[in-house]
Amino acid sequence: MNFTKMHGLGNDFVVIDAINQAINLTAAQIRFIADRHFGVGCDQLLLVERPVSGNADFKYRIFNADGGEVAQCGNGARCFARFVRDKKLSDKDEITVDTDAGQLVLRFDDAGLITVNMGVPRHAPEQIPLLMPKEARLYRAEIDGGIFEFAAVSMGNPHAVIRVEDVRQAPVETVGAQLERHKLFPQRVNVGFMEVLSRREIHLRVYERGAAETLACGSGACAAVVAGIEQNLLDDKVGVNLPGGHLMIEWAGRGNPVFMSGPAESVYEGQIRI
Ligand SMILES: N[C@@H](CCC[C@H](N)C(=O)O)C(=O)O
Repeated sequence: MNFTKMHGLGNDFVVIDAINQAINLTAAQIRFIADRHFGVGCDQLLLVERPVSGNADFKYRIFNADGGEVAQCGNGARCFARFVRDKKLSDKDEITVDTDAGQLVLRFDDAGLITVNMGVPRHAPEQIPLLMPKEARLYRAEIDGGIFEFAAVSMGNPHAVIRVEDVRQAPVETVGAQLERHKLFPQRVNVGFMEVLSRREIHLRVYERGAAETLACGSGACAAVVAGIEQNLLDDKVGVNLPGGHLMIEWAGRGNPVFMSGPAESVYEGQIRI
């Protein structure tokens, strides 16, 4: 099987052309490919397929390192766009792609960055899904005897966002791992730890569902900015500093889509027997 190793701000991917290759991977094979010691190593595996709807150019599917299929991946969307351009599967500047979270539109800009329309965020608990009786700006969960306040938003995938004073000291591996599997989240959750620097800039670390802490999470950056705007902490255009680099996120408020801009890099081409 031919693949391309890619990353968006260090959130790394094995990207596979499933149009020109017959691909039918089991969850165990995906875990093997994603394994950093016995396989290639990646946070997510991306499959590029033919579109399912008439107005789309492609479909792309996302699998976490634990083998589970999920609906949304912001950094993966930008890498998908770079992949179809580099592989000459498309020469369009604007690409429409079917995903399990709906259609995304991706645009290349003159500086080589890619902007993704990430869709309209959803806040209702049943849309996240979050087992709470009604929507609130902040919810509370008990973890290890402590109470943690978090915002919850769906970007097509579930996110909890916890505000912290200093992101370097945030309990990402402990609280992140426990909130990911907390009973409040029946489909588990991605957990962001956000330090607000100003109304236009945040630091963010994300413990990802199915992949643990990553160097960047695009949908997590969108969710954090949405949560910060909802709490009137942030303006509508925010720079997000992640361990692996920088994203720009824009959101004009409820009912509007979120726009994410950032880079996407190819690292190498490979072949693996599975
Ligand atoms: N790294 C991604 C998100 C990948 C999926 C996520 N772990 C989930 O389970 O929903 C991003 O850049 O958005």
